[in-house]
Amino acid sequence: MVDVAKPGERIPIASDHAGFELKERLRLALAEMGYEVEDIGTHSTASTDYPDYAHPLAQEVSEGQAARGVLLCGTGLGMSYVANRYPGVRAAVAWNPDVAALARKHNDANVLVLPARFVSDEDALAILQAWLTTPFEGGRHQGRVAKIERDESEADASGSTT
Ligand SMILES: O=C(CO)[C@H](O)[C@H](O)[C@H](O)COP(=O)(O)O
Repeated sequence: MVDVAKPGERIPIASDHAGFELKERLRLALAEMGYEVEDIGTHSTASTDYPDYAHPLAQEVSEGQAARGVLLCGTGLGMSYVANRYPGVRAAVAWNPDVAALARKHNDANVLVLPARFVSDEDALAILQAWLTTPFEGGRHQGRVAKIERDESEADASGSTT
């Protein structure tokens, strides 16, 4: 379970070229909120490949060097595909604050992925705030989140999909 973010916490952030401008805004907003921001890149609007940025951020979260991280690309999809390959990473694409809050309450999302080409700056800030400040509800969601990490061999052995 990931606790809510506390000022002073180090939060890595990364984007491809499509998310660069919004990343810059969110990077400054996070710093103003008192977080220690680690900017993994990209550093311009020059065309880049999203996996080059998603892998290092997801690795940090997976290995526990950071409790959470923020990724941005055009749709949010490619970044989330990469991040969710890492053990312990639960990357959620959120396009409004309600989805971001539910990604925390129900899914304990530890990586927020923003679809930079489909959200306004104002909405992106509200999504970020919701994700940072909403706690995981636990309860019925605890066991469901635990099942995400189930070893594939366990599923094969039981023949069950539940
Ligand atoms: O899905 C994506 C990566 O996660 C993105 O939306 C990319 O940002 C997008 O594919 C980039 O497109 P471009 O035409 O190369 O700018």
